[in-house]
Amino acid sequence: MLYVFVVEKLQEYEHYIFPLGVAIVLSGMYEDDLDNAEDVVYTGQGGHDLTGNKRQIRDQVMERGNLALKNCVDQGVPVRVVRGHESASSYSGKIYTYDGLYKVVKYWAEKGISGFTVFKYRLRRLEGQPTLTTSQVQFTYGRVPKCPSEIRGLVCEDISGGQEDVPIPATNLVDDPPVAPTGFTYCKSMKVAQNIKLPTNAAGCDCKGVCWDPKTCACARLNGSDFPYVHRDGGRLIEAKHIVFECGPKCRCNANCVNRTSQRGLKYRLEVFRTPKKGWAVRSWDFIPAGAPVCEYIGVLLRTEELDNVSENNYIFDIDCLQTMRGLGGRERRQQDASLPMIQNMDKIDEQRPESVPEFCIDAGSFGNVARFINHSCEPNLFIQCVLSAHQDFKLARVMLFAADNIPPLQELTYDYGYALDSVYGPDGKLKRMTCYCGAEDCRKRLF
Ligand SMILES: C[S@@+](CC[C@H](N)C(=O)[O-])C[C@H]1O[C@@H](n2cnc3c(N)ncnc32)[C@H](O)[C@@H]1O
Repeated sequence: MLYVFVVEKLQEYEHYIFPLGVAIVLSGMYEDDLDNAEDVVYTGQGGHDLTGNKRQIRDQVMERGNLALKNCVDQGVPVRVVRGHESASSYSGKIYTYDGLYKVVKYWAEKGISGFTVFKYRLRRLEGQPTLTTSQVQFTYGRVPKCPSEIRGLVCEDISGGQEDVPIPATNLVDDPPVAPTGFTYCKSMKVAQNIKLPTNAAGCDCKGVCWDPKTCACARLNGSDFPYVHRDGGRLIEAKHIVFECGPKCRCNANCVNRTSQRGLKYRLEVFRTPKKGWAVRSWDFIPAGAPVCEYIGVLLRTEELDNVSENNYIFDIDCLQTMRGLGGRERRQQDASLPMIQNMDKIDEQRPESVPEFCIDAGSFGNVARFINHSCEPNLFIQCVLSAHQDFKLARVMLFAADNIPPLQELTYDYGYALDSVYGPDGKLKRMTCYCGAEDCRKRLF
């Protein structure tokens, strides 16, 4: 449905060509509509069967609402987008969300699914607006798919090919034709470069069953005589630390010990989905509570000096626990978050900080897990935590991603990549810049 602006006489509008579109309501009325939240292909009005079965029965004409949206394209006027969602609990059978201003980028005519001419309008959501609530509304009203055949835009049922306990579907409602993520091999555990010898495993603790007494557990003592996790929800990190020491292969406790929380693999239903501007991204169909482990950053463990084509590889993660602890914008903001209290001992960490670049990194370019698809945000909902669970060499720590806040279903999962601006150079020695499309209110506008 399209609302058309008809106030033609007001002086402030005298330079505009009328009619002009003001707002559209997306309610799934047209069989040719494509709604991917931030990016919409809207079908013009007219020519459809008024019985409500969404079928086109004649050609559309460039008049009224269609003309109004064309005038929006020609004159750069954005429109408001309201979405209707089916809801059995609402007396009207629908609820509506106001989803903000969208630019009407272009329009064209084409033969629709039923063979009649329809006008199409590509709308893109303007940046700098609050995060969309639409996907959460869909979840609340039971729109999270229950099986693969219900997933819109499914391009791969499980990118892990059965390796993870929980399948990871990939969806693509952006590309035409839709493509699946390619160019890498999924692996759920780290591959270690041949010239790296992992340190021997630490002696561990002597606790029987599960560790419970932080005064006697040798691993808890490494964490300042406390366990870093609470039992709730299968283990949640109490606070961000410079390193978390977990129980490992030589400890006598069993697999249910809370101090092995990050070692249990994926437990949330994650989806890799295509975005209009950031490539692939990751979201969860389940609610994730603050402090819960989401996934580990997996790839090939390499010496940093041996990396080829660093500036062309978007999937390198430097293992730099000290940097990870400091100065991430998102992390500083989270210090006010009661669920993740203040980071301690920052001075000690600064004293230890080596000046050189990190010795080791994880390259998820060719081999990697779901973490390689997680994008950067200047206002992230995940944070990086270095974890040691076998040996105790922090230069080779595991890189874990934990929830920084309670994360509602279908919200994109992001962390702060932590680049300093003007710190990345190309092979030609020239400074490289990358625009940030995270859409956060305080976005730094560049990744680096
Ligand atoms: C580790 S990959 C993340 C997954 C990636 N989007 C993909 O399609 O595979 C990092 C790359 O994603 C893109 N990216 C991540 N966050 C972004 C952001 N906030 N804005 C723009 N591009 C982003 C950049 O190309 C970056 O180099």
